Amino acid sequence: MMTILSTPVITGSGIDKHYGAFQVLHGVDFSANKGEAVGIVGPNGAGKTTLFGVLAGATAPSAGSVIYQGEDITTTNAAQRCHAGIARTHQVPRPFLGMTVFENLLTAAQNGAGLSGDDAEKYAVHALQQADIAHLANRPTSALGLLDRKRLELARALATAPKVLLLDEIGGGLTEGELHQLIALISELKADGLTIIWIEHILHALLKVIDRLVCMSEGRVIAEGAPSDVMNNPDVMKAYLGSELEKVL
Ligand SMILES: Nc1ncnc2c1ncn2[C@@H]1O[C@H](COP(=O)(O)OP(=O)(O)OP(=O)(O)O)[C@@H](O)[C@H]1O
Repeated sequence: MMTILSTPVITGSGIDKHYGAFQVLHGVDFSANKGEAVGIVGPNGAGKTTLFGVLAGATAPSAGSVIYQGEDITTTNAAQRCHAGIARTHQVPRPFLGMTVFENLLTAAQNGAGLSGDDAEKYAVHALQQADIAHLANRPTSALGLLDRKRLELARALATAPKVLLLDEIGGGLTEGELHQLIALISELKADGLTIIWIEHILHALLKVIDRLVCMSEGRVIAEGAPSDVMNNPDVMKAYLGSELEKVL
């Protein structure tokens, strides 16, 4: 029987973001429930990554609040949020190129989760296994191909022992076969109970994992709900008019 999961683990309410006179987010309300996988789509420049920045603490909102596990964390920074269990991956993977794969994960466990000694090592080893890159542990990061860099980016987030995982276009640039492997990894993380929020332009990948879909356009949430309802929403189709994604909606 399917369990109904309805406890919000993270909520952004009334989020505005201005860069000078340019308003990028307009009163965005967003939340993800414990154990839920939420997809975020929207045309380029819709404000998706900016919303991630606000949730992860890298971007201060101009207005609004972020609540995590019942606590107002709006004024905390990215390091504090990572420590508390909010981890993110970036569109362009950002490993430390001078380190091996394992050293990258150890650094993530130490700096991100504030662990040391055996504990840090344990989390780093677990992340290696979760992201299926144990065989690459001693490989220099600079020698990795794109799929393995993406897996490492995922593993770096996992090494911080997150409760909420923010994935920013992690599927981009992969072949269909590679994408398939990545989807399997993310599905396993979801099955383990992790809350996943995933920005992705590759809709068919997203649909294999998510419970709920949110569509943003021009800094606003224009539709959310069951993926098929959102994809058939007239406002969503209008927002994508003429774009590549229009073909798959
Ligand atoms: N630091 C900044 N200063 C000024 N404008 C910014 C800044 N960061 C983002 N923007 C602008 O905010 C808007 C939203 O950008 P954002 O990256 O959040 O969109 P997105 O939906 O993630 O787009 P994409 O799908 O292309 O990644 C864009 O017009 C972008 O140029």
